[in-house]
Amino acid sequence: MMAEQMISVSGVTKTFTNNGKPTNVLDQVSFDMKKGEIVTLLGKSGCGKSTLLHIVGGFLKAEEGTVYLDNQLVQRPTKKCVTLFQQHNLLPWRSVLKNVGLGLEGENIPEDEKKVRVMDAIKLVGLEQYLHQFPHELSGGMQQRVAIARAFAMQPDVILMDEPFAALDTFNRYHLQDELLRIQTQMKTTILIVTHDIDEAVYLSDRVLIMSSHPGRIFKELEIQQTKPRDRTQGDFLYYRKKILEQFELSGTNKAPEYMI
Ligand SMILES: Nc1ncnc2c1ncn2[C@@H]1O[C@H](COP(=O)(O)OP(=O)(O)OP(=O)(O)O)[C@@H](O)[C@H]1O
Repeated sequence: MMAEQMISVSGVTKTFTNNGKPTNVLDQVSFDMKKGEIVTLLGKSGCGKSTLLHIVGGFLKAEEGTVYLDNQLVQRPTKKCVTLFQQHNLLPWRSVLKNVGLGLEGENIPEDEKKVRVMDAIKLVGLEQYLHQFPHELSGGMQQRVAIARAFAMQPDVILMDEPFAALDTFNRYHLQDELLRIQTQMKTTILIVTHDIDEAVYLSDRVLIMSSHPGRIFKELEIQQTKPRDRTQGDFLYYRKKILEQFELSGTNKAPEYMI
């Protein structure tokens, strides 16, 4: 494995048994991620994206194959790799400040440094006016920002995101995507994102890994060579969108389109 690789997934296979019937959800999935790269796993509902993310995060074991994080075999979740779930899991009885500090509790870091890290992360997501508010007093977008701040405050090597902006309206989603790119540029975090939003994949990723279903496999890799930030209305952006839509036979020129991804 090359030294600059942050994640290396090799030959991952996973089977679930439902009502005694085994289903091969992931079949021989392999990919690598370089340090500081943003990669998305894009695929239809049920193709195994979340399962793959949980295996990469060490929450779930594969029957076959390996995952290496910074040259170490992943066997359980570690603080080097933080997972941001769609349901952001904020603690309702804790303020913004205390929620963002959650991941640093029990860490062997001086209290002063913890405070600086937490405040820096809160400033990065623009919530410094809301330090003492509680989750129920915030909008969905603001709650998701708290979760993002909590992840970055831990300064992990890798952040795994499972459909991080799916529950937000378009305006909030676009806004948070920009914030994520801005923070990632600053922190150089390696980020793996699961999504079924083609626009999101093209906007955020250095590479898009397109998955097929039953069993889940990566059948196409697309490098997005445009510089960031990207213009969603510009020709190159639409070119990549079209390329992806064609992979799913959704470009409108196919005889048998599938409407759900
Ligand atoms: N714990 C489990 N036990 C049994 N089957 C499971 C389990 N987790 C997932 N599956 C099945 O594995 C398949 C892949 O699920 P997964 O959640 O990984 O898909 P996904 O691509 O993330 O879908 P979505 O975009 O809808 O979240 C599905 O058919 C699902 O029913």
